[in-house]
This record gives sequence, structure tokens and C-alpha cells, in this order.
Amino acid sequence: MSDDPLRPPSPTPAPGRPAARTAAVIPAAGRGVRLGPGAPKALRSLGGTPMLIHAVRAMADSRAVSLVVVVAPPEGTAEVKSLLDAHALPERTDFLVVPGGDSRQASVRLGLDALPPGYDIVLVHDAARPLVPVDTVDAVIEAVRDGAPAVVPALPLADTVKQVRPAAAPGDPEPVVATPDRSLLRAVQTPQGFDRATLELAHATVEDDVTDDASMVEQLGRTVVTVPGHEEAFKVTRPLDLVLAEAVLARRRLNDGF
Ligand SMILES: Nc1ccn([C@@H]2O[C@H](COP(=O)(O)OP(=O)(O)OP(=O)(O)O)[C@@H](O)[C@H]2O)c(=O)n1
Ligand SMILES: C[C@](O)(CO)[C@H](O)COP(=O)(O)O
Repeated sequence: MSDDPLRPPSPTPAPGRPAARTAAVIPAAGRGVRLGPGAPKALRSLGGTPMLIHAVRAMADSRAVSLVVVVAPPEGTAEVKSLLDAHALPERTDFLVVPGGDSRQASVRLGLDALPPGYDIVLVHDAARPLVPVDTVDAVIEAVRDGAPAVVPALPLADTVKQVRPAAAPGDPEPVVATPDRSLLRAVQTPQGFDRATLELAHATVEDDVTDDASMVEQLGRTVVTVPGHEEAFKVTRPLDLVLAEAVLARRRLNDGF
């Protein structure tokens, strides 16, 4: 899978342009409260392998990614290091493990702080999106290489979305105040890709709590662009997502003949 000799190097730099080196930061320090009791979400099994290892492979499968920084649960850094040692991963990729923080944003910042010089493109990818296809990863990198300071994989919405006013009291109905035009809304995924200087500036400047890195870049007034997302890049958040992830993995294994 990861070192398929038939797969062309990906993505290829434009002629005459040296390839910028790309690193991936994987925030994996969340507890997974919405998934229910158990080990930290990134360490839970998906098809017999920790979810984090799937996410690490998804990044390392892109030949453009030469460093993966895993931001681990603070009490789990030793366990994460042993997991990385125990699983077959591409030899061309280097790995670093650092302890995470109290929020996703804090964990990403700690991962960025650990990045050595020499990597000009940074992907930020949730450990909780273990099944993102490599083509999506490569499309994000390609768009950053083409000059976008920030890139997000995005999908149109399948549901109609309502904006509500908070309920007056717990248990009361939430009044609907608007129905935004769905054709202009997108659900965004990871990996999100950045020109490193832009992402570092965003993390050094923006103090608001946000749910993704691209919104910090938006707050700087810089352009964020989309590339097509993929339905298999969904986030494992609730128990039903894990059922779907197991099914997607089983289908892949069947298609790959093992
Ligand atoms: N303090 C935190 C919180 C989240 N994350 C990571 O951010 C990604 C997206 O977060 P989410 O899916 O919300 O994970 P959890 O925070 O673990 O989920 P929950 O809110 O249900 O506890 C995950 O890979 C998670 O490990 C992190 O590195 N550090
Ligand atoms: C970054 C993200 O996965 C993009 O959709 C999402 O915002 C993470 O949100 P969470 O609440 O931390 O799961």
C-alpha cells in the first residue's frame, strides 16, 4: 500500500520548481468523550490497528510528506512511540512524538513548536480521520504548492441546515431563525494544508477558540481555498462513526484482496 512501486511520486512539483518539503502534524491528544468510555480515541482499535496508525499511514502514504509529528495524549507519549515502532511505516518518513494540550488548537500549536526548520508546507490532520485517501492528501499539498496559503478539503452538505436561537431554558425548543443557502455551505475535513509561515503566524496571533486551523488563517484576512473532500475522510466522533469506519476498512481490504 504505502510503497506501491507503480504509484507515481505525488504530487509532482511544477517543472523547474524545487519541491518544498512537507510535514504533517497529527493532533491525537483528544479524549474522545463523544465516542464513549475507553482509551483516548486515537489509540482505540479500527480493524485491529489503532486509529492513530491509520491516520499516520494516510499521511506517510503521500510521497511528498517526509516528516510526521504526532501530538499524543500527554500520559501516552511512550505508548505512541512504541506503536510507531511496532507498525510498518514508510522508511522515507521521519516521526516525532510530542505531548498535547488541553484543546485541539493547543495541541496543534505544540506540534508546530516541535517542527524543525526546512519544512515549508504543513498539513494538519486529525487522528480522528483515519481513512482519508492519499489522493485527497496529495490534492491539498498540490494546492499549497500552487500558491494557496491555506487549503481545506470540503464537501457539499447533504442536509438542509437551520440556524437556531438558543433555547430559553434547558429542554425548551430552539426557535429557528434562518435557513442558510446550502449551495454556499461546505463541510470541511482534514488534512488542512498551509504555507508554514502563514500557519505559524495564525497560531501566534489568534487567541479565540476555534475548531479548525483554517479559520485562524481567515481571521488574519488571508485567503483559504477548498479542494474536493472525500466521503471516506469523515471524522470518527460518535459510536456510529466507528461502525462506518470498520465497514469502509473491511470493503477496502476486500477490494485489495486481503
Ligand atoms: N486536547 C485535544 C483535543 C483534540 N485533539 C485532537 O483533535 C482531533 C479532532 O478532535 P475530536 O474529534 O473532537 O477529538 P476529541 O477531542 O478526542 O473528541 P471529544 O470532543 O468527543 O472528546 C482529534 O484527532 C483529537 O485527538 C487533540 O489533539 N488535543
Ligand atoms: C478540524 C475539523 O476536523 C474540521 O472539520 C473539525 O473542526 C474538528 O472539530 P472537533 O469539534 O474538534 O471534532
